[in-house]
Amino acid sequence: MPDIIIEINGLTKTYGSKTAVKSMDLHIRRGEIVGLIGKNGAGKSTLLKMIAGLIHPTSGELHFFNRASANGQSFFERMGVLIEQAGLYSHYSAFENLKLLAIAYGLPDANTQINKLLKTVGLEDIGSVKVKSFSLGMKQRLGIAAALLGSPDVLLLDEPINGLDPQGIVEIRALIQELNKNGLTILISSHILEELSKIATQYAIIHKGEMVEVISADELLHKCEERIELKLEKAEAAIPVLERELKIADYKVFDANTLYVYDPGAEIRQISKTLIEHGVGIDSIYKYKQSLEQYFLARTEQAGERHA
Ligand SMILES: Nc1ncnc2c1ncn2[C@@H]1O[C@H](COP(=O)(O)OP(=O)(O)OP(=O)(O)O)[C@@H](O)[C@H]1O
Repeated sequence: MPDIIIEINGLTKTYGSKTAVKSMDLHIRRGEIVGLIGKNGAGKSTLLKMIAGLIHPTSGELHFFNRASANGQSFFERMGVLIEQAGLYSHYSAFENLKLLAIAYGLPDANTQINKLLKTVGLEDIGSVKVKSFSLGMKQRLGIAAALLGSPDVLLLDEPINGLDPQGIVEIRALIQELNKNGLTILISSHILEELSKIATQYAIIHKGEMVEVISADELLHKCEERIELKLEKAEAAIPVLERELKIADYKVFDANTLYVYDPGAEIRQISKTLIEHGVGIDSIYKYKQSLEQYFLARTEQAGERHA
């Protein structure tokens, strides 16, 4: 498969009788920002920890760069991880924290890289200040710098904007986009879709340990676009009228009685008049716009019904 950097097939993690992650599939392409979205307890951290090699899957397969996980040890070294809070020493400076980590990683001559990383995360002027005086946002940025030591290809971030103030959120978001522009593939989890919506190129919707849907940002935007919803006696009967008479090509038959029209030029009055003229019975017709949050809720509710 072209450009797949991580391939996850049937990944499962159980703790006793509790299944935290159930047979998940996810294929991540190089250069994507994948947003893992799910409520608290959905299984996001467990999935990230398995990808990071911090916990072992109960079953399933993880392939990195098209190599099986059995050979993947070196891959874990090419992955930067910030799960929960970074383990920082508050009585040491930002530079010293990174230096200690670099030594632990076997990178003794990392001073140049550390200075570059401090600049990348916007801490270059306060590299010598003790971490105990840092705000949460500054600590998160230092945590990201720590995850970037050793120049990984993939960065895993578990709820990196949790608890940050609006300014901190903007800074982390800008940093993530900048890192991605420079070629880094990023997996980022959140329970707030709106926060991911500004940066993710792909979404993986997780609910009660299951992968409900993997959808590109473009597809999601399309689904959340304004549309005209038609409740009809028979949706099929409207198709020739839409296509031939109204020249509408962008529509979708949702079920036997429901049809969505996405065409931005389409007008309710014109559609209803033309359908009636051609003998198509209309029960209702209205404009509808779904927010990202509504879409996410609808998908997880559907998944919840399947569980019930
Ligand atoms: N070590 C563990 N032992 C037992 N159960 C666990 C363990 N780790 C996670 N779980 C359970 O697995 C489920 C998924 O947890 P996980 O932390 O992956 O969810 P999450 O989506 O990251 O949510 P949150 O944002 O609240 O951390 C939860 O029900 C959690 O209680």
